[in-house]
Amino acid sequence: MATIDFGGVKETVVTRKEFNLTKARSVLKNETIAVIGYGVQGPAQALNLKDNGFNVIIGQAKRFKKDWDRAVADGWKPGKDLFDIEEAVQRGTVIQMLVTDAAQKAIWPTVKKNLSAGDALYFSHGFAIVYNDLTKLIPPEDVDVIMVAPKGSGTSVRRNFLDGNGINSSYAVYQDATGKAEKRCLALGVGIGSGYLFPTTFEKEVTSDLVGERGVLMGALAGVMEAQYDVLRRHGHSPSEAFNETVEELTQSLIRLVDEKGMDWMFSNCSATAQRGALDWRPKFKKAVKPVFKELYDSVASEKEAARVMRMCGRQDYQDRLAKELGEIHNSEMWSTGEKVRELRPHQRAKKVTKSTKGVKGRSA
Ligand SMILES: NC(=O)c1ccc[n+]([C@@H]2O[C@H](COP(=O)([O-])OP(=O)(O)OC[C@H]3O[C@@H](n4cnc5c(N)ncnc54)[C@H](O)[C@@H]3O)[C@@H](O)[C@H]2O)c1
Ligand SMILES: CC(C)(O)[C@@H](O)C(=O)O
Ligand SMILES: [Mg+2]
Ligand SMILES: [Mg+2]
Repeated sequence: MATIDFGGVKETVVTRKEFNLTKARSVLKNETIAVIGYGVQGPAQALNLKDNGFNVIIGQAKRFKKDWDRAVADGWKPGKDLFDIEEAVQRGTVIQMLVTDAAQKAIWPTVKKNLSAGDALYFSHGFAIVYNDLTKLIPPEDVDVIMVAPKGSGTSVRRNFLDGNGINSSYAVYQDATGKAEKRCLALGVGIGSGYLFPTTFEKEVTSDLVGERGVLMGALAGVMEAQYDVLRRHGHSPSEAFNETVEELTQSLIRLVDEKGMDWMFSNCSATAQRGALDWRPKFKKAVKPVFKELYDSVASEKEAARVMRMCGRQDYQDRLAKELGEIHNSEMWSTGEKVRELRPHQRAKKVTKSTKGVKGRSA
């Protein structure tokens, strides 16, 4: 454990220095990790664990053909390391519950009857356990219940692993039946390629995660972009102009500067005119959206969001409804413009950086 000062608040986190891969391998050397579900997180965590030298098998319901076929295409062999859910749970000693949150309820009876004493039940979200009034997932007392929740899409969990980086994850122990739950949890966190791991509880994780994805990370991002694009278009600006001023400049330029050294660094690298205006408008936007974030937090804390997920995502026709909603976004003028704008990006080889082109204004790098 390392104690790190985060802006004046001290937190204890686990970095790869304190818990390295060799230690993780030794903790899990006699374990079989059954990854149940081959959707987004499933493939990423399973492949990272396998590449890191752990003993991994997949449990995937065959009737979800697309997911089963993807597992086969990724090299998992039916009958060898790819099974239906029941057999994978029987063979596994760590059971990674990576089906959709709404489906945890559907698979739980099968998982439960095939668990053995001393197994570890692993989640990447607090949802199934915290909302067990909805999911009916109540683990037996003789298994460990642990969580490693990557703070990013499974796609990035895999991509960042392959390019030598990681995705930070939170971790928590809900039930320690074996006395080894925390060690197993951290070993799995390191095994899936986490950057650093920060402690949380199942409850804190599910609340912050649901707020984050409905808020800045996805819902607010999409809504704010659409609002600005619409206003620009209504005032006669072309699609190119509206899209570039709303999305393309953010993804290709400014957010990269935020990523590199924070918000003030990005501001420092824009004109005095831009800085003045953005600093003046920042509090207005904050004031305008804060009530919406408060409403969102309350909706999560009161379980309304979880109940809606269970009600909607478990429906027979849900995939069709989802495809329709995403299709509307995809086919809108704004995002069709985005597609064309991306095609027009120059794809040239990286140029050698010389001193004069490297110089960015603002504070020294
Ligand atoms: N998507 C992400 O990148 C991400 C990030 C962090 C945490 N998580 C968490 O990881 C877990 C897995 O989420 P995901 O987004 O990877 O899921 P997903 O929607 O991509 O995948 C779902 C898997 O569930 C299976 N499935 C769906 N309904 C089923 C049913 N009724 N019976 C049996 N199998 C069924 C599918 O075949 C597929 O293998 C969730 O707890 C989620 O909150 C996801
Ligand atoms: C990738 C996210 C948004 O962080 C995750 O929470 C999810 O539910 O997919
Ligand atoms: Mg989430
Ligand atoms: Mg998340």
